[in-house]
Amino acid sequence: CGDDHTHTHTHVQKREFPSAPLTPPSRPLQWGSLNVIHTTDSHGWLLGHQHASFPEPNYSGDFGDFASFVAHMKELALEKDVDLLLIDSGDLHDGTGLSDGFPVGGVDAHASNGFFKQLPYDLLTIGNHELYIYNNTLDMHENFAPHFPGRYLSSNVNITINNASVPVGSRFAKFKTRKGRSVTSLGVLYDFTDNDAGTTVQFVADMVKEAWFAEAIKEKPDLFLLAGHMPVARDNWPLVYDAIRAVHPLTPILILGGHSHVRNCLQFDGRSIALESGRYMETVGWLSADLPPPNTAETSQNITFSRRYLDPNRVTYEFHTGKGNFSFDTAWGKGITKGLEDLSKAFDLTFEYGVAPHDFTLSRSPFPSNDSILSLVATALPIGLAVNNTRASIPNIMITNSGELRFDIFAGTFTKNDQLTASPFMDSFLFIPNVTAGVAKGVVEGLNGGGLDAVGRRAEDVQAERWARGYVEARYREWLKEMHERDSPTRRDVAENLTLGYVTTDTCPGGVGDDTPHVALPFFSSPDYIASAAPDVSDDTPIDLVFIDFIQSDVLGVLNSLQSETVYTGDDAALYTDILMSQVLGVYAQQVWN
Ligand SMILES: O=c1ccn([C@@H]2O[C@H](COP(=O)(O)O)[C@@H](O)[C@H]2O)c(=O)[nH]1
Repeated sequence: CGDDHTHTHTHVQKREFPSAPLTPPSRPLQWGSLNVIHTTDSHGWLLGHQHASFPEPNYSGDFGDFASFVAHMKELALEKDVDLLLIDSGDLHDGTGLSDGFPVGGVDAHASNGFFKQLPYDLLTIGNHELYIYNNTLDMHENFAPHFPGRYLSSNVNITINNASVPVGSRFAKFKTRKGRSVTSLGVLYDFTDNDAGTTVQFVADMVKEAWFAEAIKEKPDLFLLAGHMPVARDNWPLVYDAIRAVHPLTPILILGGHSHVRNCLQFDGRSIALESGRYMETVGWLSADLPPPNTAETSQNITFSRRYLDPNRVTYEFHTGKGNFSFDTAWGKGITKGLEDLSKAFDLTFEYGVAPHDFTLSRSPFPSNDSILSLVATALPIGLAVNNTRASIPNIMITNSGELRFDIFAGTFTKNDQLTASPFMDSFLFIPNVTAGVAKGVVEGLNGGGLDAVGRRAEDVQAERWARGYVEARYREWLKEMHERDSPTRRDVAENLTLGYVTTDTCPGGVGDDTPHVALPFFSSPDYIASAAPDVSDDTPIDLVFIDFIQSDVLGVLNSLQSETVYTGDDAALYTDILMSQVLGVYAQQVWN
């Protein structure tokens, strides 16, 4: 490389001269009189996506680069004399080593949230991943929300402290933009039911009937700006929209949604728009609106909106800010990058468990197959969970939900960070002893069952109940499948040298929403639950039924429907091992990939 020192190239060098050629955006952004930069479902992905296989380089910008982008965009907004707001729609927890690789005694995402605090967010809202563990919610209440006084919104989410139930952040916000526009904001979480004890989520239908809600929306602002960890389609935004429209038929409503990890945009009427900006810092959303100056009398004319889904990388950021590789960085952004790299070192995130022989993917390879991460996990569970386990010699079947697996594994070094991006949840393994093999073998089938499930509920009811508990993969996979089927026959053969990435369709105006053209990712469907290979024993042999605690109620339901000898309850399940789901792949790699 021409350097005179011995080193392996670090992330910083790679960022300055991207190791993979990146396609630039197709066209400049359309600015309005009010503009929004939107992030959602970032799940700790603040160091950017660092692997070389596509589509990863599309998303290689880190949070320091993002900070520099925001700084330059703010300068541009000043030059254009327009409003520019920065908004986040939640789910800062669970996803990478930066959020989940903390030492024993720490709190998930406490350190990575410190970098969010360095960005000038105008509005943020709470996600379901802030609520799975009480201490995480408490940390958001005590250490995060106060940093954004009045702007961290949890309109329908409370935490109980000393027997008093209080909003985690604030219920609503009223503020003025730099250009003097009056804004009323809410921060809404979808109807999530799997929140930890000591936290409460009020259903959206009930929230809109609250007296505080009526009072908050009573006065007419220049615009309603609603952030929410709630998908823009097929969810409850219409309840909020209708409640506002009943009082203010013409006031502009801008909605920034999240949760289903997709890129999407729709309009409820010509004076409203709802944008959702993907996941894992794979998308930065852009929304612009041509709003009249403050205090102008309302008309019924349609508002000109535009939206764009940006691939967060330095080529995108430089293109839209008119900067070059050497003029783009700000001292502030570089400081954030350095802080993230220091955190990665402190958490030992480059610790190597082994070398992955090839890529293992969630939806780009069939299940079962050699290249499927779900197949890998089905193999890894019996090996990983056998370590230091006195029950290992008893035949077993091990089951997990596929949602525990959150990301692909790429060929090459498999580090602590890779382990946590693939499988971030610190969920435990439980077991029920003496389940006969014949019954145990039917459990995964029952869990995945279509039509009527094993306890007689309709598939739609099962899906609705799982959705409420946070199961969102089905929606994201539907999106991938749809883009794959739509895109592949027509464009893949033409290809125009396009790289792999998201190919979005939505119903918002302004042409294609994706900022950078791509060819759609391959897609293969996979089951919601997976199991290790059944032991080679007769059906009446008693075996251990091992499963991840996150799916305990589902497993008990199916188990009780498959036999009538015992009515199993949570009391029949005991801890199988100290090894957590977030550790299994590392334990496996140490044994098999070394
Ligand atoms: O302990 C847990 C918590 C969550 N999951 C999975 O996560 C998704 C919800 O994640 P979103 O980012 O809100 O989409 C849920 O579907 C579960 O599959 C888990 O497995 N274990």
